[in-house]
Amino acid sequence: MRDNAAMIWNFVKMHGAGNDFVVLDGVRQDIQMTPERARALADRHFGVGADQLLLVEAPHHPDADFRYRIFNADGSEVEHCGNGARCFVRFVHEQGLSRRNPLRAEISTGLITLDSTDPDGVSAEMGQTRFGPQAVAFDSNGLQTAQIGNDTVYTLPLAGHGDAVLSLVGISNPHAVQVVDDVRTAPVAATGPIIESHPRFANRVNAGFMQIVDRHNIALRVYERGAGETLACGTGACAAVAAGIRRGLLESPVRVQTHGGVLTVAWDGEVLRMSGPAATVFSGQVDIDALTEQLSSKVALNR
Ligand SMILES: N[C@H](CCC[C@H](N)C(=O)O)C(=O)O
Repeated sequence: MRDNAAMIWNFVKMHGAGNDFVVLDGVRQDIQMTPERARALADRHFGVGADQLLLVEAPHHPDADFRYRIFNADGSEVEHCGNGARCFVRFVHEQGLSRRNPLRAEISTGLITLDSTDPDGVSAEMGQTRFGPQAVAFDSNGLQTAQIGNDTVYTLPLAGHGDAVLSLVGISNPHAVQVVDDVRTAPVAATGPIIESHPRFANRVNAGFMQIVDRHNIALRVYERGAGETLACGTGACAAVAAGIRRGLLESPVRVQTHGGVLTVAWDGEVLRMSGPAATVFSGQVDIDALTEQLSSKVALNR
């Protein structure tokens, strides 16, 4: 039985190039997020609907302005979200949580710097960029590898769907990026889920499908860990550009065309910067326990 005091959460619905979020102020509200509550908020029929939930909290790190937590639609808490970071800084300013710009946000692996004065919308220094199996908790044992430019790629058999030749990139969160001839015909729906949940990825992975248009332009689709294919993936754009530069196929800066809009990524081998849009759609309130209870009545009859 629920006690009488309903737990009402204020939220703002936002998106960055169509990658959409429910953003919650955990500074002025007592937000105790759980996987069940995240799934309920993200549900596009029983809840508000989103690819990810973003939670703004007071920082632990002395040099950070805020702590930035990210939950996928499946309820999993993850390390980073690039499109979300741009919405985060827009949210903090619009909600009057701080007027500071640039802002320093604490994520699970350290600090990122966000600047909302960028002419493209919002720019973010994306933190660490690492490469190879260790960067994405991948078991490469026994797999065929090859060297393309400065990148080592791994050939992953996909059980009846051919092989995927993968660059492995960590942008705090894990990415497996492959080059395809045409993103419009890339087997995202068929092979994205196989790669995302492949047992060789101990923590699952975001699966990127990148088409090289020219040395400064790509088109990109990403089947995201814990969310499925999204209209854009910020960390996925960063991972694809870094992989393309290491493979000798791209030069910084790179314009990344996604379903939902254009992101710009610059990488000098050290600092990775991304810029792009961040939009506020609407705000609202939810009775979070009622929402979570309703979702428990959802039954998947097609599996
Ligand atoms: N699905 C990602 C988190 C969201 C990343 C994406 N929405 C972005 O803009 O970077 C993961 O599980 O690592």
